[in-house]
Amino acid sequence: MTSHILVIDDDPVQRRLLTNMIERLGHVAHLADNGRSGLELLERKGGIINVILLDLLMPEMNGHGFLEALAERGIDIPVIVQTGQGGIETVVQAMQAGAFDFLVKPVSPERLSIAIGNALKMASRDGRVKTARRPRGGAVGFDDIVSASPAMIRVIDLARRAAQSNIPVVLEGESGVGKEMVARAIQSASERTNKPFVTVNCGAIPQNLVESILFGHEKGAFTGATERHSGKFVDADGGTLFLDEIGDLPLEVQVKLLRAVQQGEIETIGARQPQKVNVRLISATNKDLINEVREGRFREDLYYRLNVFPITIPALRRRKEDIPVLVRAFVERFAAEQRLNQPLTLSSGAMALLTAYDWPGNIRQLENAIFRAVVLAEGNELTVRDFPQIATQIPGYVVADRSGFSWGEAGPERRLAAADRAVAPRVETGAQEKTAPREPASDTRPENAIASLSEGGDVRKLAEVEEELIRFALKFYRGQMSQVARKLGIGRSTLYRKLKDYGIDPDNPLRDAA
Ligand SMILES: Nc1ncnc2c1ncn2[C@@H]1O[C@H](COP(=O)(O)OP(=O)(O)OP(=O)(O)O)[C@@H](O)[C@H]1O
Repeated sequence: MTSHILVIDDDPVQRRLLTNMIERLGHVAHLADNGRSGLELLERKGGIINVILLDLLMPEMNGHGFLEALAERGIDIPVIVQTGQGGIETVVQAMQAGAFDFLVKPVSPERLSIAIGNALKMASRDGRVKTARRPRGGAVGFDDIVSASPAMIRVIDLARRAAQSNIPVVLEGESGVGKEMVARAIQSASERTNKPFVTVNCGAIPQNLVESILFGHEKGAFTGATERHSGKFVDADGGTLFLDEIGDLPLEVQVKLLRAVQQGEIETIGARQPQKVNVRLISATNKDLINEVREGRFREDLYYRLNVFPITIPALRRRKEDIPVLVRAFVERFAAEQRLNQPLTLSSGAMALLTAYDWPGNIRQLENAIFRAVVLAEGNELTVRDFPQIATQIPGYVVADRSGFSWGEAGPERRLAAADRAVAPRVETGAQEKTAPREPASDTRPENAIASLSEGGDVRKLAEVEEELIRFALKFYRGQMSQVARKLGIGRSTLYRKLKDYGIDPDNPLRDAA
């Protein structure tokens, strides 16, 4: 089927090369020389474009600016970014900003064909592309919050207690940790369960509109106020108002919010009388609010009013025990949503990879990574190969896609590995680091196995294998000594002794201690 691909690149030679490849694949290329003209073209022809191929370094509006503009406009066309060699950091940022895939220049026709094919496959499934987020609006209860870590169980326990009363709650945590989910669960478990749950993202509304959006305005209250508007407080009357990114609220609006919290009444812009409202407030922030108070950006009196019951939701990297249960829950959910004919499982190597990764975008990023993998899955088992963007970011993993390109911590490299022997998480010792990366011992070796035979074919020395395992565990658990000792089944003092014996630097397990 012919698809329409928008190429955004400032280099005319690159545009011509890509156009040739795209046309040879049977698609139609549309061209723009920077982000801004790309956006204009989308405004004119947006409906027909299926995939966007985006260069990151361009004058006027660069690739990142373009991705932001797409997100602001809610445009959901899959974007494949291109970058020069060594630009892996920039690619990582682009992936976090919502890009679907990436290509390293010079782009080969095979890689381009695979990336476009995957993007089209994603776009055609349910018409949903980049986001795996559940449509908002459905009831979310505590039972929907997947968790196994003691930290998260404490969060749920606190939140359940908060649900017993109308006490104002502040949920603190990085973006994507599940603050809104917990807020919704509190509402569902409270006596307001059948009442409205209204969300306002204070950081996403233009400053001059925040007051009117929260408290409403009368017709004619200011230029442009051609209709009466009720405001979110009134919309949430009887229910819960979820104020996301509360730290971004302008100081003038904070005064009005304080009054609403203290007196239970709001001042609609242009109204003569204040109006009584009955709203339960749950606020969320990814900033350190007390620091905002110290810096004079957040009112202290409001802080104490809102922060009666603070709950901190830790970042996913601080509660790794949650990763396997979340992964299984998402695989199951998306496999069911995609109506796959057979059950989908996950290899132990893939689980190790997903657990080792730090997930800067937290559960939202994990959810999206699994969604992407499930949609693109070809067999009935997800392996490390289904998470190339994650593997590139973990030292020690080398992933080859089906066209034979490999990705490792040093960036892309052409490898001779057969396509189906694509994944080789490398367990490196200090000595191996100085030599070329090792290939897996055999095609059948499990993805995260440690070799039992030496290159000469003899059984390896126990001490060597032990050293390798300790180095791997230190890297895997990011140097958390007590966890490493526990998982290896030895005491901390034994672990320290072994580190000394093997000359391992715990902060940098792949290097020898100085
Ligand atoms: N424990 C969990 N179990 C299952 N899904 C979860 C969990 N935590 C978060 N999610 C899912 O992760 C996504 C992000 O969660 P949510 O929107 O609640 O995060 P947030 O902290 O409010 O993010 P932001 O600050 O960016 O608004 C949602 O799709 C949510 O359903």
